Amino acid sequence: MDVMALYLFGLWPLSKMDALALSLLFLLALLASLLLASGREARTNPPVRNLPPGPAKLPIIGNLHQIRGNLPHQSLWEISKRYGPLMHLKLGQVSAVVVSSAALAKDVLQTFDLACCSRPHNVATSEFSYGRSDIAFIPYGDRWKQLRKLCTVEFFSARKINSFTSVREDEIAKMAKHISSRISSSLAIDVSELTLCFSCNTICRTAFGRDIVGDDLSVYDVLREAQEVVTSFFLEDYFPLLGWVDVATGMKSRLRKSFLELDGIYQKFIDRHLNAKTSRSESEDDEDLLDALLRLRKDGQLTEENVKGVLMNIFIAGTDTSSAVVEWAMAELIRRPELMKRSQEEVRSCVGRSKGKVEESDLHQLHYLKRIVKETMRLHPPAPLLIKETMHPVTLSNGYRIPPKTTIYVNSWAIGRDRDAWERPEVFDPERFVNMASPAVDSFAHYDFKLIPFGEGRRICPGKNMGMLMAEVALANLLYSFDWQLPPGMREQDVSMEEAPGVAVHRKHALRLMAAESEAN
Ligand code: HEM
Repeated sequence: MDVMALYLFGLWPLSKMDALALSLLFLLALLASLLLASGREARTNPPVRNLPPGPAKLPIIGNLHQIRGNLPHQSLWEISKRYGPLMHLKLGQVSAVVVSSAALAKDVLQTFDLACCSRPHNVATSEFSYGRSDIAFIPYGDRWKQLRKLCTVEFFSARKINSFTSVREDEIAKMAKHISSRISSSLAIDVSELTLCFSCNTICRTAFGRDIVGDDLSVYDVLREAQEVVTSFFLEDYFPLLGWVDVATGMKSRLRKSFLELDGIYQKFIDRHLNAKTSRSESEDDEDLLDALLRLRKDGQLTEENVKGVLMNIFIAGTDTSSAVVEWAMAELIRRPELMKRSQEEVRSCVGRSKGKVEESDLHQLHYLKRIVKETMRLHPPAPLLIKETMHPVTLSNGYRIPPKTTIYVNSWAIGRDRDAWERPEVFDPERFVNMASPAVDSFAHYDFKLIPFGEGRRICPGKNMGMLMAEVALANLLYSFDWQLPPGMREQDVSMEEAPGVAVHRKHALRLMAAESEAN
């Protein structure tokens, strides 16, 4: 009906009869395309034996009608409660398998990682990644290996991460200054916006050599629109022959517009780099990521699309994820003042009152804070669905078969809330990690795939260490320097924990809190 409404709206200047006739034509074309698509599919995809179980499939649309709302991880979790931790769905013409247990996640991400580590095609991510010329959405293969290796050396290595400590410290200081200015004017602080601003500026300065403050167009608005578009419904994703409907409804032009806005931002960063005649760009030691990418483009190792595709990955995957962790952690702590107090006591006593700020070198002592970050990522993984595509047929350890070209959704959000994996999973309890054997406090690899906020295997997040560092140091400083309260008249139980759709899942309602300078300052 939505499609029809939009379509009719577009025909407004026509007479009623003309509009009706055209709409009928549109419906007939839609029906014909659907029948053609399902006929072609029946011929090319013979039934597969021993597929995982799943809900009954309707003709043509399969299970599409069961994915309700715009938070698919929640919708899939609800369905999996009835059909089990491994289920097969038919989403239009796409064959999909949903994994919602730690044991089966281990199959997909470790035992059969090589067969399961490609990515499915998707209309929006394909556009945003310059036709899959990036690291995150490119299918598995030599080009992915080359890009990932390059970026690991140029940006994600421990040496590179350490070389940008001063940038992170500077951005933390700016954040603290902003909070102090709000305190003096007795205004509530938008913690959601503040943390996004911190991570956006930090990532842009480390990757592209400058922050985004002072740019003429609102980068946050562009980012927000891109987030919305990327999680919107494109019919072509489920019925490849129906791309024309996305054109007719205006979805494709919205996507193009959003892509061009993002492209404008990357182009500006590139132009500034090419124009800047600083000595920085001449020494490889001081290069930021963009310097390195441009050098490799000049050498012919990368194309322009590769450069921009990687910029997109860093800009979108890097800025939004760590800020989501800090935002959710603060929301959980404000609802549990005793946990907030304990964490503040830890950070203030370990760092000492005279120092005035938490440095990255202090983090290794902050065991309780690290548990809070892990517990936050258990309940609120910023990227709740790991999306893969099989390259070869796979028989999982429970005997079920997954054919090639199947989309796999590993639901890390559901695994974090699984009663078989966690005691009282609905309770935010950082202490649960004290009793879980983990040789390294920082490692996620020792929780038997029960905690996989960064994924695992070949496609594990390459920004894991950088993301953790940014989240921990930002949270530690917020807790060290300030005391936090809810705005007057608001109670702990009033703090909504609803999620908003996006590449990274943020809070639906911005977190607004009152701050006071702590005595540590
Ligand atoms: C708390 C912060 C972060 C979280 C929770 C997170 C989570 C994830 C997840 C779940 C994936 C998919 C893994 C899979 O498919 O198995 C991923 C991939 C990726 N992430 Fe992150 N991420 C974070 C920070 C970052 C940062 C800071 C960057 C870059 C600056 C980054 C860049 C990427 C890239 C490029 C990929 C694609 C990897 C590939 O397909 O080979 N991430 N991330």
